[in-house]
Amino acid sequence: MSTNDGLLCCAVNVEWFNKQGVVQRKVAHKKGNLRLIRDDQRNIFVEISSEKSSPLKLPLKGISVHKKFMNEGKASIKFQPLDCTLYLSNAPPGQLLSFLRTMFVKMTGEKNAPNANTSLRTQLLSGKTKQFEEISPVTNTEMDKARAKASKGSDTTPSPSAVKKRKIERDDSVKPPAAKKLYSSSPIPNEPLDLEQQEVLDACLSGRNVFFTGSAGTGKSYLLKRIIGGLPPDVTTATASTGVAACHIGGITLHQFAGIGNGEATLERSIELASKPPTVSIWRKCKHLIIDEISMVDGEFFEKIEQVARRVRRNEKPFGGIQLILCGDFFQLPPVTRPKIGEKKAPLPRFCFKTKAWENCRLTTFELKKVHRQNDERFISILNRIRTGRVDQEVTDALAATAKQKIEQGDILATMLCSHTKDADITNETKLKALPGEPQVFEAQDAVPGTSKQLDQQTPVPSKLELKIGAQVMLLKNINVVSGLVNGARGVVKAFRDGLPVVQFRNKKEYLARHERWVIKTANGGSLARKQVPLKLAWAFSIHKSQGLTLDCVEMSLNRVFEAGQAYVALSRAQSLETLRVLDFKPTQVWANPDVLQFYRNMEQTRIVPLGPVNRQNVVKKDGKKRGTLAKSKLFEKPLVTIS
Ligand SMILES: Nc1ncnc2c1ncn2[C@@H]1O[C@H](COP(=O)(O)OP(=O)(O)OP(=O)(O)O)[C@@H](O)[C@H]1O
Ligand SMILES: [Mg+2]
Repeated sequence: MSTNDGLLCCAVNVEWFNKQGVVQRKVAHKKGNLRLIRDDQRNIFVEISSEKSSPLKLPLKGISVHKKFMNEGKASIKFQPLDCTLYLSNAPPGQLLSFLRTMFVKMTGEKNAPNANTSLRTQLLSGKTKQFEEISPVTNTEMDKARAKASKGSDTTPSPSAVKKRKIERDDSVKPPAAKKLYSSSPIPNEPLDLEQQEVLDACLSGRNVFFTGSAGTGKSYLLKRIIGGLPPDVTTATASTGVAACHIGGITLHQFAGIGNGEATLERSIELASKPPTVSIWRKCKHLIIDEISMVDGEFFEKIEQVARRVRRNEKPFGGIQLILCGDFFQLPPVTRPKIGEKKAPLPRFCFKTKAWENCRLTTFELKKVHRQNDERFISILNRIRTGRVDQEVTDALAATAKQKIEQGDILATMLCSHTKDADITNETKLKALPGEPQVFEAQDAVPGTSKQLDQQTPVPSKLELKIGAQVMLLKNINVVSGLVNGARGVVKAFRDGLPVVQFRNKKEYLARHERWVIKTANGGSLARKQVPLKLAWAFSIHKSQGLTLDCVEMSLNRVFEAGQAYVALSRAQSLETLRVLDFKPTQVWANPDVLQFYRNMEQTRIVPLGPVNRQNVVKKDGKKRGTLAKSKLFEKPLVTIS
């Protein structure tokens, strides 16, 4: 935990009520600073200050915290003895979580502090001038103590009076220390970032335009969630090129955000479309635009939205002055192109990095090197060679040797990755049909009628799921990370209990799949929800749908791959050579796009360097030019095999 966890900057409102519940006094700061401090009696206060007013200190005693919308940057703290409530909004969700956690941890510790029971009145009457100091960072011991207390609080069966009280409160209000949500299952990952990831996060939070890349499994999407958690939600838009990738980071597709249809209209028409409400206000409000899986964004579309942004925002800076945070690996899947009206063949994809708009954005570029998905250095090295199309004898031998290996455990089969979506669908249908009995059908419950198509595209869960005993399935949500019930874990349906499927996973854990909820954002700031059992058939997937996934046991035939990077995406889903089976491997199935190779070569040579304070990892070369983290990569040491 960093020393800044007791600080928070966000919109602040404080309201004092009279006995009738009518607001008596109000304080509002659009940009308020909150600080956790303690006095010489060891009482904890939250101090609220802004540029314009003198600081206000509220003692953290007799409080209840409402944190249901913490992930949207909102929370409130009710100070019962003072009849006042502090409302926080537009807070970077990650910082808000850390702030509240620090507050709870420190308050948990204070229960036993020597002066904790001295009444406020006694202290006020003591006549001494108070000394305040900033709260110290949370120690591991304090954290463990608070965590233990929080989990104890929620595991025990509540007494009838507690249940009654809970009913009265009815919302998500909590009193410390029952703050389990703050220590577990947050959608914002809280494992420590590695140094490279931290450097990217710092650059993003300092307001630069950033592009960060890295091979599969270097934690790009993981880091992106942290970046999103560090930015004020009201002015941040998280997008991705595909619906599934957008859902993964809790965002919307870039097309939805842009509001210019499929992007094929002329520039003038696109500007017209984007100038209509509510799109226009969305464009004007946005200060930070995040795009994941940037490799699949079509260059023409990227260029168009850059121009639209300038015109709609009436600001001639690149992207109308919006901070851009782009993430992806151009060695993975390229943009999907469709034939234009009247033409048979789809045009060749044009990558964003080839556009003038990309150049104008003056992106600070980073390449993450540490792979988190795989541990085996040999496999990582093989994958890195495949990424750049370098298939030497060692790579061929290693992959060919997997063809006959048994990777299945028990009844759980490997998932077959197919180059064509149709093949994957047919495989799943045929295998399900071949199982005895009638299928059990699970229909998704969509909150808003008529949104099923959009939810199909943007969530990983199907609207209609047919299952039988013996069906191979994949889990689509993190249910319990410690027990291995994570997104991407695969299992087999063993039974149906109370009308719900019981799934056994590779680690032998059994799980009764109850309905879960997926929420996607809509372009105008609303949301759509779907409830469904968190499973999908997993005998086979298309390689395109597997982008971004980690698979524990995977099989593939790469005979019919048709895109540069397709074989790399498929192979890099595996966690190890031991859990991978490649049928009929041939070196010709692997190639890198020459434009991409050139782009990464240039990137090596002309790294764009941060402008602000020198980062830890920056080094100054002999020629006086600074470089980012990645001094010299080994990517291009050997001759490259490219087949275009
Ligand atoms: N700092 C970290 N600490 C622990 N685990 C991490 C860290 N960074 C990433 N991971 C884990 O590594 C795995 C791969 O991460 P992620 O999916 O974000 O990679 P990626 O670069 O987006 O890959 P792809 O290019 O295939 O989409 C995930 O299981 C993630 O939880
Ligand atoms: Mg990813």
